Amino acid sequence: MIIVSNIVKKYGNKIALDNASLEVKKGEFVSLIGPNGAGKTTLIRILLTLMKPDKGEVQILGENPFRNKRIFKEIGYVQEIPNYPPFLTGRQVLELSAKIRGVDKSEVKRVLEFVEMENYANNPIIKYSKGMVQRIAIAESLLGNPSILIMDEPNMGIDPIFSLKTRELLNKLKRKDNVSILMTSHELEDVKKLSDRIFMIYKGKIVFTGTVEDMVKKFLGIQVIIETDEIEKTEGVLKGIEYVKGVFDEGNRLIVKLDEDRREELLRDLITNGVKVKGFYIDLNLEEAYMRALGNV
Ligand SMILES: Nc1ncnc2c1ncn2[C@@H]1O[C@H](COP(=O)(O)OP(=O)(O)OP(=O)(O)O)[C@@H](O)[C@H]1O
Repeated sequence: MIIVSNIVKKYGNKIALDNASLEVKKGEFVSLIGPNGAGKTTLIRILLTLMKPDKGEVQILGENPFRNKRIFKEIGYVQEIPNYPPFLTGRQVLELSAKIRGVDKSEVKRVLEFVEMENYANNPIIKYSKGMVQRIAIAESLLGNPSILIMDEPNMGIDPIFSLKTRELLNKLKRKDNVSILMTSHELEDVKKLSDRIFMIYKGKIVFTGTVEDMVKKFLGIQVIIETDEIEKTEGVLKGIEYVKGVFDEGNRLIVKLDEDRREELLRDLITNGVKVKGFYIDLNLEEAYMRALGNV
């Protein structure tokens, strides 16, 4: 749905994108992560044809967006901090946007329902919290039912409760399997819960591509969390297993480091040795993996 191939973009002498490539497949939720100044916004601006790359190509729905502007009917965009006229109501913002896009007015009702803002639609934007403004921005991006959504930091600066609401909404969007989503975010909790795949960008280069699990495995190795009421006994058993590389006691659970993915064997070994395992799952600590990844590049 989106293919970015070997994009180079410089601002004067400063290289913002250095041979960056990325792909979002049909129905996929892809997150683009990276520290401030890594090149995320530049890449999004290029996708939206707001600036031209110095080198490389972009394809959206099989078309070059710089040549075929019609494909923009199929793209919804959520900008980082939407700046709506404060005295317009949420409904008016959407009605205006629908008119500009040539989308039927009935769409306004549909998208307001989708983001659960019908009850606030007649209040002016100035009365909204940041989270509510963001929901209007998501509603706006959904006008006309686009098959591609590009979202720049949709959850930035929102308090935890509204942030949860936005995440619920993003999850609802993810379940629409005909929609392909590209999201930039610093909110790794969202990235972890939502992404089918992650692209990590650093100094304009894509330095990692893969699932959340791939990223954690690559930069942290395999860590398994074991929950049991028999911590001491379990530690004793783990000491005798040669492929266990480390055990961290966290009080009511153990974190076990393996140097390769031998989770099934580990569970079997624990049970054979009489350990009553209450919980057994992979530790997907994306924050730590991300920090490690930054240290490695
Ligand atoms: N208009 C501009 N003129 C000059 N340099 C720019 C311009 N826009 C961005 N840059 C530089 O290009 C690099 C990439 O910036 P970009 O905004 O794409 O990063 P980002 O990953 O989106 O950062 P953030 O997470 O802070 O939004 C940075 O070094 C930035 O300083």
